[in-house]
Amino acid sequence: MIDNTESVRGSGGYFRYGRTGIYKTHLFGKPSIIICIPEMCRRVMTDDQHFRVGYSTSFMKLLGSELLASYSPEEYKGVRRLATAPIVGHNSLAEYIDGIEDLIMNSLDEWSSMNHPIELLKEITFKVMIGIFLGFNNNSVIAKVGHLFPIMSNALISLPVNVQGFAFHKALKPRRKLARIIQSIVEGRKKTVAMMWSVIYLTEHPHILKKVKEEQEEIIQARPPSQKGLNIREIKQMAYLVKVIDEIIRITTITFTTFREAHVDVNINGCYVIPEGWRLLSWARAVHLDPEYHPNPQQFIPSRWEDYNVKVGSFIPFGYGSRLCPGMDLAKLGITIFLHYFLLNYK
Ligand code: HEM
Repeated sequence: MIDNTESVRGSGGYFRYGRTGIYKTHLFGKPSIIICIPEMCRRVMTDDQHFRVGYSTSFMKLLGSELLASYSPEEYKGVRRLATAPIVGHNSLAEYIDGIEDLIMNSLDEWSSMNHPIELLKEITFKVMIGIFLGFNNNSVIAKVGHLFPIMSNALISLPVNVQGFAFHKALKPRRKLARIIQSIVEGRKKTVAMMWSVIYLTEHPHILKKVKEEQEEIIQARPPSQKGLNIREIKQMAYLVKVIDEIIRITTITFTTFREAHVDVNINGCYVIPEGWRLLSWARAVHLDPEYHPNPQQFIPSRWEDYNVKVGSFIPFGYGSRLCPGMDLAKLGITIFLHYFLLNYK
């Protein structure tokens, strides 16, 4: 049945503007299916009995296959609960507001005093992750492992060649040092990208920027004079900013796809048989930019999120099912705090 699908090369023009369907391709050295149908994306991301995570070999080896693939779905639930406890739930996150706030305010302060272009934002995310997992103000840890981070990032997208001189080989040692937090740090970089896009989209849409600023100013004005800094109650009041962030995340879709692999032949909806060993890519970017699910998908319209009934599986920036991004709320919290201070105090 798979033979009836269209073959495509790469992920360029076809998917950029959204197109419902499924497509056969050959990506990352394996026969793969690109899925641009919400119901099917949802099925693939929730059916842990038939599909397992299917990242590239370098990715699996460097992140530790034990983290990703070798547990049964049931065992993995427990492991994941333990590993992600520090970043899941409002109570846990409320504890980090002060730490994240300090980091963001200090960084913004420092950057504003520089008179040359800077690589905005990159290091904030790294410091936030180190702060959460190893303690805030932990400058000695940052000094010890900071330089290892670019080595790991490059290696994740390299060929898995364990020979001197190759990116993969260089990353094997750092991997041991960073093992516990590496995936979160790598994932956390996406938050940085989202922050950068927020600044760009808001600058390009002054009427939306004005509305966000007004909301933030109202929150500050209602605050008792004795209160210093943001608290979780205020963050929950930022109804318009939440919509702006969702819209930025939809339109940019930083994680453009998720990776699964069929470990037996699987029949989907009685229509397609996915052969064992094939990769399945739930192509979030195509779904998010498909006019069938998001009218005028290329336009930045935060107000679409007012009473917006999105079809199941058609808004999947953080994945779906048992592998749903555990950093989702933390990422949104970081972007919120950053935008709050950036928009109120800087140009
Ligand atoms: C805008 C920012 C982010 C985006 C768009 C994003 C997106 C995603 C997506 C789509 C997945 C699912 C992958 C899959 O189903 O295979 C995922 C998994 C994951 N994310 Fe994020 N993420 C972000 C930020 C973060 C942050 C800040 C952290 C850490 C604190 C984090 C930690 C993780 C981890 C550990 C996983 C693996 C979960 C598992 O396999 O069970 N992410 N992320």
